[in-house]
Amino acid sequence: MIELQNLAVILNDKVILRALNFSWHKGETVALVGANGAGKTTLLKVLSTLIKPTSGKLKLADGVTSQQWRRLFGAVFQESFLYDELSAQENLLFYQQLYGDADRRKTEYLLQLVNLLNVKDERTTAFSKGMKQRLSIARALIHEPMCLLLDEPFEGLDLASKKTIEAVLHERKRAGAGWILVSHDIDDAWRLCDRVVFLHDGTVLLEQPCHEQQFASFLTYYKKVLERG
Ligand SMILES: Nc1ncnc2c1ncn2[C@@H]1O[C@H](COP(=O)(O)OP(=O)(O)OP(=O)(O)O)[C@@H](O)[C@H]1O
Repeated sequence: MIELQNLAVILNDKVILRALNFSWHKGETVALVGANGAGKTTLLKVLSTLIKPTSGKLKLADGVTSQQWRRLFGAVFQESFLYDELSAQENLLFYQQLYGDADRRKTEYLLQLVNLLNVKDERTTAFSKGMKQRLSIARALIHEPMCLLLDEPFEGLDLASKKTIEAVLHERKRAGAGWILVSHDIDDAWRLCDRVVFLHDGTVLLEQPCHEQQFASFLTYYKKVLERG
């Protein structure tokens, strides 16, 4: 569905991504792992067309145009992109209208899905980090994307919020959608994804299916590379 070939990203004279090859196919669940500064967020931003590659190719398959691709993914980055002066539901309605939709039943369904229906009319100013993150997930789902781009969606969340988000992901997978998940937690990566892509120094060091039998050996290798720096 989307493929990056021999990609490089240079920002402010710094090489962030280099000789990078990556692909995502419909329904796939992929984990991006690697040390701080490896280039995971930058890669997500390239996939979401927020950053233009300096060189290399971004290819879309099945006749999908870049404009169509922008409607096919939903992104959850570190910034929440929520409006504090609006209520939870108003936030969702705002984003829904950008997609030419105004169906309140859909926003209520999503609020229920992320366990926020009981606070739908409250302003998000007073929301906890977990509540904001759950609302960000609902925001990203408003146009029923087939691919979720998730930048450490569980960071700093308690177990209940994490479980809620995981349940949403499983629901999306049942509906045929997939995701690309940036995570520092190899347990999460393995549990939630079909394939893991290990980024190091701006390029793909290793890529493999998340088979249960290979978890321990991958973890040992991962830790060794991170310790070496
Ligand atoms: N606009 C920019 N100009 C210069 N350097 C940048 C810019 N944006 C990111 N970087 C650098 O690029 C490198 C990769 O950043 P990126 O955020 O993609 O890494 P990451 O793997 O997501 O890291 P983390 O796990 O810490 O979130 C970092 O060294 C970062 O400081």
